[in-house]
Amino acid sequence: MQDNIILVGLMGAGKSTIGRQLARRFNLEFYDSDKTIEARTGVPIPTIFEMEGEQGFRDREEQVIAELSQLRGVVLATGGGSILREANRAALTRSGRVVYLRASAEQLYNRIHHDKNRPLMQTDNPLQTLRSLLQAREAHYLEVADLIVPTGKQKVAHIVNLIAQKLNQLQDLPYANAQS
Ligand SMILES: Nc1ncnc2c1ncn2[C@@H]1O[C@H](COP(=O)(O)OP(=O)(O)O)[C@@H](O)[C@H]1O
Ligand SMILES: O=C(O)C1=C[C@@H](OP(=O)(O)O)[C@@H](O)[C@H](O)C1
Ligand SMILES: [Mg+2]
Repeated sequence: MQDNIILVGLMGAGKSTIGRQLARRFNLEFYDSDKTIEARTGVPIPTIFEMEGEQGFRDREEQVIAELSQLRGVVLATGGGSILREANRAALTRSGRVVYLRASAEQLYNRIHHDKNRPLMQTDNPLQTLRSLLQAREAHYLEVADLIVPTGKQKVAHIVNLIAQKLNQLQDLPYANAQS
């Protein structure tokens, strides 16, 4: 059964922002795996990285994604690294239509370089880090994607409209009544 909308893509692609709006558009509940992890631990993501390292964070992320993937009728914004684990890729593709929000490293850098809430960006050369992450992850994003949507230059409202339109074109989805 595939009635969820899952957003994947690198940091800054707009998963959290667009996911919230898509949920409103389709009258679905919105979940963000990072927000669920923060709510459960009671601390922000950077603190989890400090205290437990990236592996500790990834273990929590896998647990949360396994649970959220079981819900029905939701939009799920994932963390950018969630697709690194095979178990997450399998859970996400079973759970719903996966939308890859795609942008270049340069575009993402311009959006998020000032934001201190992404521990993986706290390097001497965040642009280079984004390039490396994109190179390492792109194949996984493409592997899980039902739909690929460029988000580097477009406005949020336009991206939301485009995703709604494309999802409505896919068969066997209960989205036909979405308001635009
Ligand atoms: N299409 C867009 N155009 C301009 N800014 C955007 C767009 N999408 C998201 N943003 C901004 O980029 C930043 C990262 O967005 P966010 O939704 O947190 O991305 P993600 O969850 O993929 O890391 C936020 O400041 C957000 O307002
Ligand atoms: O790309 C990554 O590995 C990460 C992306 C972040 O989420 P966003 O993609 O929503 O920024 C968050 O899960 C964590 O900082 C790790
Ligand atoms: Mg996010």
